[in-house]
Amino acid sequence: MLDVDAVHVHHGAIAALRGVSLNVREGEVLSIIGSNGAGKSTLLKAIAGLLPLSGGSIRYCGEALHDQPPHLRVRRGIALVPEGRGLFASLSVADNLRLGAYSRHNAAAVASDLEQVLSLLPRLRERLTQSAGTLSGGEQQMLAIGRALLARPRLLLLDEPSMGLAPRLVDDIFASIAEIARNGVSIVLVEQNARRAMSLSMRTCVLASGEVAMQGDSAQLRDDPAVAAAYLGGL
Ligand SMILES: Nc1ncnc2c1ncn2[C@@H]1O[C@H](COP(=O)(O)OP(=O)(O)OP(=O)(O)O)[C@@H](O)[C@H]1O
Repeated sequence: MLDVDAVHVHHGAIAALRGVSLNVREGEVLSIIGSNGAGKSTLLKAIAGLLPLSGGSIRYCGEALHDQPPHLRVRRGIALVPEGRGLFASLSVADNLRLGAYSRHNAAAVASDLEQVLSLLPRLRERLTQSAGTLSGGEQQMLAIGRALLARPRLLLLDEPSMGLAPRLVDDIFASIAEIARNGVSIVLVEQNARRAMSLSMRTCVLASGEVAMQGDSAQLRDDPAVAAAYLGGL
């Protein structure tokens, strides 16, 4: 579904991605793990079209993406839930959700998807009129995911969804992600919580200093002593 081929991305003079190649298959969850500054967020932003490539290519469903602006990528089914969530704090939960569907014109389909999102993330239903800025961290993360789902993605890019959340909320978020994956949405999951991410995903890609250090079956990588020592706090 997604082919990232020898991608380079620079932030000014800093080479944040240096020849990264990976792919995401239809319906799978791919975890991206790696230390701070490895290039994980940069990779998601490049896929979403928020950062230009300085080399390589990204293909989605067989077509090159690199000339397409972010809003066209959203229309084609790619949705990003950014680190820090990017919510509109003074707008209500309902309005933030509606913004996720801004490019869609079939009101009945949007209403039915909204109902589905509220069933998946029931805490949001109780808080529809509350302003997003007054939600707890976990609820804000759920809102950010719900808003992305209203774009009806086929490929969901999640940047550190468990960041800053209490353990119980981390459980809730991971359960919601697993449910989204069961509904057939492909997911690229960037996570510091590598162990949890790897137990949810079939495959994992390890980034280090802007390059793919390892990639493969999540269960096998989890048992690899080098991965365990570097990213999982030992076995
Ligand atoms: N806007 C920017 N301007 C300059 N350098 C940047 C910018 N954004 C990222 N970088 C640099 O690019 C590299 C990759 O950053 P990136 O945020 O992609 O890493 P990451 O793996 O997501 O890290 P973290 O886990 O800390 O979020 C880092 O060296 C970072 O300092």
